Amino acid sequence: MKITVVGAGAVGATTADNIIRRELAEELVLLDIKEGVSEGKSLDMYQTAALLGFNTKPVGSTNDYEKTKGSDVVVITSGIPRKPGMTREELIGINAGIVKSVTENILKYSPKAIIIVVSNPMDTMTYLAFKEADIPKKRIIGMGGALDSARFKTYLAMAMDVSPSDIHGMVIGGHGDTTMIPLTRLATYNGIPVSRFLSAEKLEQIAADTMIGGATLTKLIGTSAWYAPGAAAAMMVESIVRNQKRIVPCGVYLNGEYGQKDICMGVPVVLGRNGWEKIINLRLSDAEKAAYEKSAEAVRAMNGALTF
Ligand SMILES: NC(=O)c1ccc[n+]([C@@H]2O[C@H](COP(=O)([O-])OP(=O)(O)OC[C@H]3O[C@@H](n4cnc5c(N)ncnc54)[C@H](O)[C@@H]3O)[C@@H](O)[C@H]2O)c1
Ligand SMILES: O=C(O)C[C@H](O)C(=O)O
Repeated sequence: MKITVVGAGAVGATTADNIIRRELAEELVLLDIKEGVSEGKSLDMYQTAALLGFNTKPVGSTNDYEKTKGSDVVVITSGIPRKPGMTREELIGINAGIVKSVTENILKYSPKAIIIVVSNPMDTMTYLAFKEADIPKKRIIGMGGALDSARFKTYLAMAMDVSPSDIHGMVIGGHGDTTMIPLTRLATYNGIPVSRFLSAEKLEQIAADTMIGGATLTKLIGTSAWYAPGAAAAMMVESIVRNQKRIVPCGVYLNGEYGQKDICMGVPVVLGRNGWEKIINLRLSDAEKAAYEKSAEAVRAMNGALTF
């Protein structure tokens, strides 16, 4: 198994670190355009192998795609992050060009790769990669819902003073401050509805906090987050390479599912060795359906800004 992470910045390096520590491949290639950075970070990470005891080898590459040849899974994190006060959508001007060229270069050397798109605005970047790649839709997957769901579960766990790993819940829809849909109605504490433990007002607050989870961290840090994003991307890679068939909300190309066509947006999918293998069709309430429709309108408007 060979995995490539494009972009050796905060999210890319954290994703790579999570992947090698969990030995998800024999080789992990980290590629960036900045001279020497991916080589330096790879060497630094490899020096943790003697301390932590893993055998995956990280290899750095300054924009040399030959080194990525034959990758099974590629995670695209290249692109600029937002600064406090910005929306993810404002990144489209620069990131669209980056994601387009990276997708082309990756597929030249790894035509069979499963591609996970992280760069923002993620739903639109996933759609762009899908249109550019011209590969089966099951091999293009946007990372957003995995992270948003982790934030949702964490906020619920904090409010209930319980372990986040005992909380189950999903966030679907777009990966934007106003387009996310935390599915509070379906969230549970080990199978028990969270509404048994928290008031309706508290649950509404948690859903609102989840939606602006990325903006909150950007304000605190001065740039966007990377620990949970890197862990979320690595969790998706793990479900794919180990064929775990985990259900994860991911940005995928919809062709009628959830009432949407020709758009990439967050829905729960089964992640396995072939990419996203199946969309799970949730029975949404009328309010949730309306929220999904509204979210799709916003994502579609953003896609309209793309020039192919
Ligand atoms: N989908 C999500 O949930 C999620 C979560 C966090 C961050 N992000 C997004 O991920 C992206 C990266 O965030 P970050 O914090 O790692 O930023 P960063 O600035 O730390 O790293 C980005 C890296 O991309 C590299 N890069 C730029 N153009 C490139 C190219 N053509 N080829 C290869 N590498 C290139 C840069 O040199 C830099 O090292 C941003 O767009 C951010 O908004 C998405
Ligand atoms: O908030 C951002 O801009 C980065 C990312 O999408 C996140 O949710 O952390």
